[in-house]
Amino acid sequence: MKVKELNGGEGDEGARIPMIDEDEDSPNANLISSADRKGSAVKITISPCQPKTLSNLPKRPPVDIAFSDLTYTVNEGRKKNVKTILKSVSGRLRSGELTAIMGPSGAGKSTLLNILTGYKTTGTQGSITMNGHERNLSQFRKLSCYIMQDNQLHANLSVEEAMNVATALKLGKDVSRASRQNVIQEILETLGLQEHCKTMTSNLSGGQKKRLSVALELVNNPPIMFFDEPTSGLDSSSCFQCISLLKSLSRGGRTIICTIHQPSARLFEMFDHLYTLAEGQCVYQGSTSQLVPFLSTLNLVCPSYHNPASYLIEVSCGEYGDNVSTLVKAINNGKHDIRNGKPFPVSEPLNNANIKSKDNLSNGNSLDTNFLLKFANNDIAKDTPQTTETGQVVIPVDLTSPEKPDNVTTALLEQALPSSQRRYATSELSQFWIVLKRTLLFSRRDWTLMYLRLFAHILVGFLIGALYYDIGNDGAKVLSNLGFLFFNMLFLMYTSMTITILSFPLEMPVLIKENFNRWYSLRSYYLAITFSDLPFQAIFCVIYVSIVYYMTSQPPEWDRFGMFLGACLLISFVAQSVGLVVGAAMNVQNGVFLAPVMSVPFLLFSGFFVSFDAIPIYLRWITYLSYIRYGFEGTALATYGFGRGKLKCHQTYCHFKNPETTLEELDMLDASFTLDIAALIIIFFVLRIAAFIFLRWKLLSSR
Ligand SMILES: Nc1ncnc2c1ncn2[C@@H]1O[C@H](COP(=O)(O)OP(=O)(O)OP(=O)(O)O)[C@@H](O)[C@H]1O
Repeated sequence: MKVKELNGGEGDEGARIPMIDEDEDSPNANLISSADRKGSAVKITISPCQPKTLSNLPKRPPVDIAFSDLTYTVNEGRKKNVKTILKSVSGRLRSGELTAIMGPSGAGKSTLLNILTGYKTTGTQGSITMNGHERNLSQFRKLSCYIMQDNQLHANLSVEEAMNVATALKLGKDVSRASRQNVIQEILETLGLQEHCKTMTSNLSGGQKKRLSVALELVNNPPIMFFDEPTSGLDSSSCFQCISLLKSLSRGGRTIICTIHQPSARLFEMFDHLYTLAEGQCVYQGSTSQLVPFLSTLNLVCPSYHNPASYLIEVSCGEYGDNVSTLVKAINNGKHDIRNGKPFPVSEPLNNANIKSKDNLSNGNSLDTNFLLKFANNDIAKDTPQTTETGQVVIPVDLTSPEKPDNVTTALLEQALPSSQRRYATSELSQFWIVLKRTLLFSRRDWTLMYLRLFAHILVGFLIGALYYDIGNDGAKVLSNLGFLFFNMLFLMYTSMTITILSFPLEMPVLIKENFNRWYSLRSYYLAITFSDLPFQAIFCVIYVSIVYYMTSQPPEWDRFGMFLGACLLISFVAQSVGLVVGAAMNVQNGVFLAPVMSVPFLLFSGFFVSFDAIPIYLRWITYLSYIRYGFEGTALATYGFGRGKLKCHQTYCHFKNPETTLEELDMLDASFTLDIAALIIIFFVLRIAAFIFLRWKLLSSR
């Protein structure tokens, strides 16, 4: 069996951690073998080969997390009925261990993970500590990362490009370019992605995507890593690889926590620590090997050759009677740890800022101290379930076993953080620049966003040019020409709006993940996407307007062309902003339906169908909001205003031969082109600000 090992990158600790093999299909992937429980001991055999180190990663301290009496409630329905999802659970997650949060569907696994990560903060009561001190959420977020279920990767980037962006954003300018490259090389080699560094992320296999998600977060070496269902959607071999990778990471001193539905027996044995929930309460906390003996003390005998994980889930689901309350009592809702019989410290509520030492914490729910003492003195046989004087069941383990000393202080944590109190590793300007370059790269590679749009503008340009060919200077075809002006508005509005409604919501999951993991601020991201699409939209609009303006024989004067183009450009920018507002506020389905429907009043009140004077007074305010009106008026003024001479007339009588007559008919004699442009610019800024506010709200409400 060929197994690679690498140094965990934890500086002096020098923990050697196994590395997964590069090729998923390789037989070498089976680096860990042999499974059994009870009789034949489970052995994870790792033999060193090709040692590698993650020496270039920033040094981070190990972090233990403890939570106590954690309760999570939500208000449901119109009557705001309070629903309690987590019921005063406690637990402890240690550094250097791979912890699985397991439980039946709906037990509260994701909820617990979301609270531990800091993703959910409202509706939570209880205490969460880091190395024995009250958790400072801001500090915690700098030390942790959350890898969500559906990878959330940008499809249009190669592995190497994605890593470059992650290192640029997460390591910042303090780290030289060469060092950043070393970090990338190291991580890619370590996670077996070096061979695929030029592969687009969309072409990676499920397991490789999962590894890339880990690689991206590993660049700043967070000591705490949370994974939501890391094995979902993977085949058994990839599941194994994925859990092996997590185990490797934990062996480097990191605290690795993941939720998992129902692992196979082989996967189950790889976890160091199991935390099981049922009905929002803790039914087991301890090592995987002690689960079966623990259950047997409660007369829950796991049949031979039955997967203990499945058995525990079955018990939790009530398949063997109502045992949940018995289990919750035995484990004291997570206050007891089957591994060492140690009681958990009781901490102050979350909002209590007092920092206190673990040593001072009370043991209100402690296990019998005599029992622990006896056990420590080897008076009790190891691995034999015992009942304490207080009636609690404990399966003792060797307290003298090499367990990480609990001596890590917050001073160490502070040392590990960047000296400044900045939220992000890079300045907002750098974030803006990096995200802008990345977005421009996506746009260049996105067929729909780029080539289809370009093709549509050219095709429709020629079609309209052919349909309204040479009518611009014909006094007999002024009404058709006005139809052409209105159609321009319609076309530019829909093309810019729909593409944003369709593409922007797809970005949301990646934005949520990257923003939560402190890659960049929402402001930098928003500015970058605002600036990235404007040039493309402008180019498409210029191409379209040039074609139709020339083919339809509008006035051949540069200043009129400039005014016409200016109004068209602003219409497409405003419509794009409408798309952004809709995309930020709602999902694709609702947006695709609502945005065109909401545009109908603006089209009706544009001045093309009904002149201003004919609109009932109580409805006139809508015309002031109609950006189409300003665009239409702007192009009409550019075409017929500013003292344009009489048009050609090939018929006996042309009513609209004099352009002033046209403007009079449209109620535009007193209209001002400057005001139209100013109104469009104001609407543009208002919509952009509204889109930002919606986006912010969406990010917060998604938690
Ligand atoms: N915002 C909410 N409003 C109402 N109920 C909620 C809310 N969030 C979660 N719940 C409920 O809380 C319970 C736990 O949900 P959670 O997603 O944590 O379960 P889970 O153990 O992760 O389940 P699964 O394994 O199926 O994903 C479920 O019954 C769910 O319906």
